[in-house]
Amino acid sequence: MPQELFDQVEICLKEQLPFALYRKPNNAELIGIFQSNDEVHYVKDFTETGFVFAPFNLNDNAILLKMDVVIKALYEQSEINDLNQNVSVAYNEIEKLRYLNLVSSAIKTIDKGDFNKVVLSRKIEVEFKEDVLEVYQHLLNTYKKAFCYFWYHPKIGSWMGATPEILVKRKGSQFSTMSLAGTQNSQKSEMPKWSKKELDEQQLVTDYILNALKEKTVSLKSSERESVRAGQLWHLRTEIKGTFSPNNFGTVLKALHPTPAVCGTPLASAKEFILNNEMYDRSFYTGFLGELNIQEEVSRNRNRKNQENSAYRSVAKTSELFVNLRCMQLLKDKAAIYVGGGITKDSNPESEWEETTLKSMTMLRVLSGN
Ligand SMILES: C=C(O[C@H]1C=CC=C(C(=O)O)[C@@H]1O)C(=O)O
Repeated sequence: MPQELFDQVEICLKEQLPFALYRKPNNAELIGIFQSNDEVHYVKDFTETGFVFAPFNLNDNAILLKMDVVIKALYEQSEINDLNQNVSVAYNEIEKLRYLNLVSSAIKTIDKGDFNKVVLSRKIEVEFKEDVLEVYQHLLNTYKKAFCYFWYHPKIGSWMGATPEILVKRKGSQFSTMSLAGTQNSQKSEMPKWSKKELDEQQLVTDYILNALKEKTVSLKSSERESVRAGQLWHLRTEIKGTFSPNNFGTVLKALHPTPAVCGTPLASAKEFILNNEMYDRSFYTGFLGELNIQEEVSRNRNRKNQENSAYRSVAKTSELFVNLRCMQLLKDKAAIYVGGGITKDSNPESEWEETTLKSMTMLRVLSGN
């Protein structure tokens, strides 16, 4: 256990000072960034440096934690927790009916032609009395391939999650993003067989991203679609890479968020449906978080002409931002788990309910210590 880092977190919780503790996907390093006072800083145009925590609705402000102290430590995975352990919450008939009606009403609106896809979600509250750092360690031990974070600000709240989705990574003027959609339980088969509904749903996301970035970038290309695992779930993913003109990162970011993996297409009508019909505040769920514009030394291309005498290293701004999925908000004696799924004309309300139940297990499993 990285004692110094965890001690610092304990102090901040006691003294009510903001921090973000995180581990990047497939990485052994745990990073803690600590702000020395409890001021709330807001992002203005994404040229700032720090750790950003942005809500789904960017009309509400994105929070920026200042990196006053940064502590990095190796996190030795003491145990690897079992992903196939089944966990569940008490069956709630009223909540189920409400969600089935919401999905049916979205399908009707799609049939009317208002939009092609909308991502609907719900919040599940469960009792929570455990030690937060213990829960965070369960998370680290269970989801090696995810971005595992614990974020705290005394004036905003406390969040934890293990997200599989990169919103955008940038190094200088190069960036990469992904189109992620379609969900299957990994227990069912080794490699998933995708239905037309799932393939179409993911293609909508890819097409949307390529289209949204076309005018805002200098170059753009997408990879072959592949099946990827996130905990006990499978998703479909396409990687998209490109370059943007200098100082245009904020434009790229705003063109990407919210992607149809968390909102829908066309964006405006899907967002309006969500805000008018979900009947709860998503807050930071389906927003994004991570390192914003960190100065990093990068190696330059040795093959370029006329570089014999110049140093092969230069400094570039890097950002690594993740979509806030498979997450929960930690309240006084309960945890609120946020889950959702993409609805298209071919969706079945009952299956959509099951998909959100399945997704809730990502956080339930760490709360129960399994
Ligand atoms: C909105 C969520 O997942 C998104 C990301 C991957 C797959 C999704 C799906 O299959 O619908 C969702 O678009 C969530 O996990 O709460």
